[in-house]
Amino acid sequence: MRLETVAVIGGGAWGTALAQAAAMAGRQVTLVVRTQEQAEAINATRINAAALPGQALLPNVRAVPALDAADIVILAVPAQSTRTLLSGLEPALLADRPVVLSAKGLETGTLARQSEVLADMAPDAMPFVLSGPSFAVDVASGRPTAVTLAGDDASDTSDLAAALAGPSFRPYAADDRIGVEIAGALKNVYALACGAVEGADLGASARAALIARGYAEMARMVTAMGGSAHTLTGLAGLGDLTLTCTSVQSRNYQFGMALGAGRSTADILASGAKLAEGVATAPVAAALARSLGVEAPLIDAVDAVVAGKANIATIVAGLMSRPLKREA
Ligand SMILES: NC(=O)C1=CN([C@@H]2O[C@H](COP(=O)(O)OP(=O)(O)OC[C@H]3O[C@@H](n4cnc5c(N)ncnc54)[C@H](O)[C@@H]3O)[C@@H](O)[C@H]2O)C=CC1
Ligand SMILES: O=C(CO)COP(=O)(O)O
Repeated sequence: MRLETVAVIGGGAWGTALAQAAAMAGRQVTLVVRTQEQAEAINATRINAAALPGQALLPNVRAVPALDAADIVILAVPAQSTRTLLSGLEPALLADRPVVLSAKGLETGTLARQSEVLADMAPDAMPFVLSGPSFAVDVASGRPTAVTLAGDDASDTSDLAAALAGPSFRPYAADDRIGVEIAGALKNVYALACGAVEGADLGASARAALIARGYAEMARMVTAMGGSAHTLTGLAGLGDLTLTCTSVQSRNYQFGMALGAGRSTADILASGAKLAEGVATAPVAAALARSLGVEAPLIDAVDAVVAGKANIATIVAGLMSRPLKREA
């Protein structure tokens, strides 16, 4: 497998950071943005000002307005945009090469994981999933970061991890795509909840309880979907849950803080909130849990708050009065 050139599609914070990481790894990188003007501005200034202001891009990153042939394709658009994006791409540019899915979310309507969307739209692509505790600004600026890279073939996954690894970016190869994708999607839902705990001033003890019970719920979901609960001990599970559920830097956490302070989803969105994938994923995860027969009171709680069907006080009272049970 040739792994020299990389195309990253999506000129937002994460696409720009992954382009920079691949460049640090020594690859020749194209960053596929939406317009010629955007590409020219990035190439002229060496900065993607709209996405990661202040971060100079390495010389081996070149912005382009359309996908051209590359050995590795990385998708870095929001989860709800992946299908539309794929529908506009030439199938030959995705066939028989690694396509790395980096969005963290479940698709509205279909309940699909990102690699299921890819299988629908580009069945000849080789799917890989990249997830883990990694803020774009940290990755782009060369702060130490470790992530999980899951793929179906152990040798191909190790080769791809090696091609993307740099001095400050360390992908660990794994084989449980389902576990990694569900972990990445659900941690955003729990981050909304943890942010709400902070916004409603419920205390650090409540937040820690939520993280632990969220982890247990996530394990039930992953197992029911056919993934391995063991995956959750790793970077994509515990790692990202810890990061996103405890950091005000997280956009999902910030959105949750606003919900906890009593604002409505519509109001937060109307005030120009940054992308918070958990908002779209919460109802999908709730529907998925119902369809699998998995008990998921925390996902249901977030879904209800995001939809404006319950306020935080009612939700907390409901969760605290559930029948007592054994922890395991
Ligand atoms: N920002 C971060 O620190 C991290 C983000 N992620 C994930 O990466 C995904 C993207 O997030 P960000 O880049 O941060 O969001 P963002 O809001 O900064 O950027 C999204 C980009 O996608 C582009 N886009 C949307 N639909 C498109 C389409 N159909 N065709 C082409 N471009 C399209 C937008 O123009 C925008 O440039 C999300 O799923 C997020 O959870 C994962 C790890 C870290
Ligand atoms: O996924 C992320 C870090 O691993 C980014 O989290 P937010 O999307 O909540 O900012």
